[in-house]
Amino acid sequence: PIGCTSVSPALNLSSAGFTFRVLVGVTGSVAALKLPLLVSQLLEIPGVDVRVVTTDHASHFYNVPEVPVRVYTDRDEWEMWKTRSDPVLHIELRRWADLLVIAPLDANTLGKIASGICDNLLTCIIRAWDTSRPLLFCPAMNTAMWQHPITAQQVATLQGFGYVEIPCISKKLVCGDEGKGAMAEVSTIVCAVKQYLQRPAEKTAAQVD
Ligand SMILES: CC(C)(CO)[C@@H](O)C(=O)NCCC(=O)N/C=C\S
Repeated sequence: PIGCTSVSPALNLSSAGFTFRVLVGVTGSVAALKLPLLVSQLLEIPGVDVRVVTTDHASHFYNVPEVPVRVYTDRDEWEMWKTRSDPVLHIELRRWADLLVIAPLDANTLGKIASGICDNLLTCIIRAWDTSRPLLFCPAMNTAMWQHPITAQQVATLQGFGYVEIPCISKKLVCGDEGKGAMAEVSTIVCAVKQYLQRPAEKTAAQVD
């Protein structure tokens, strides 16, 4: 995303009386350790409200108490839905969010999204996503995984849906490999989100708080 400077004038939504609802999806790359930092920096944007949806695998990489907003899990879906009249969490969250940023997007969930697999809360939200709303994804995986030919195919598939890639970068990875696969810097991700801040589309009321 070009034009991302720390001084880029993000529309001050709070003065306009709007809140811009950012849903952060987090999956099982070790880069999920950056979740508290990413959420904290997003909360610094005036008028932005943040919620997190985590996969079970992602939860190995960060401590929920360090995340200053609600973190929804697969368990929440089944706690909330007991009988046919209960709200459906993945549908409530797709209604709630003005923008979804998946950071990090691991190889597994990349493959699920490209294939339409929806076997957890996050992939069900994505499977039901209103493609008129921005969906940004930040791939993060071992270099060998990144270099496998299926990765480029699946990234292209997501771009074909209109989703926006925030490309991975080269780093010395935690496993010792050196090369592409590291998640984009948090500042880059926050800058990219700022590009999409605008008056939220008229929405039906969501039932999540
Ligand atoms: C974790 C962090 C942010 C530290 O700088 C960086 O290494 C990264 O984004 N790694 C994600 C790639 C990955 O999932 N590697 C898994 C096996 S090597």
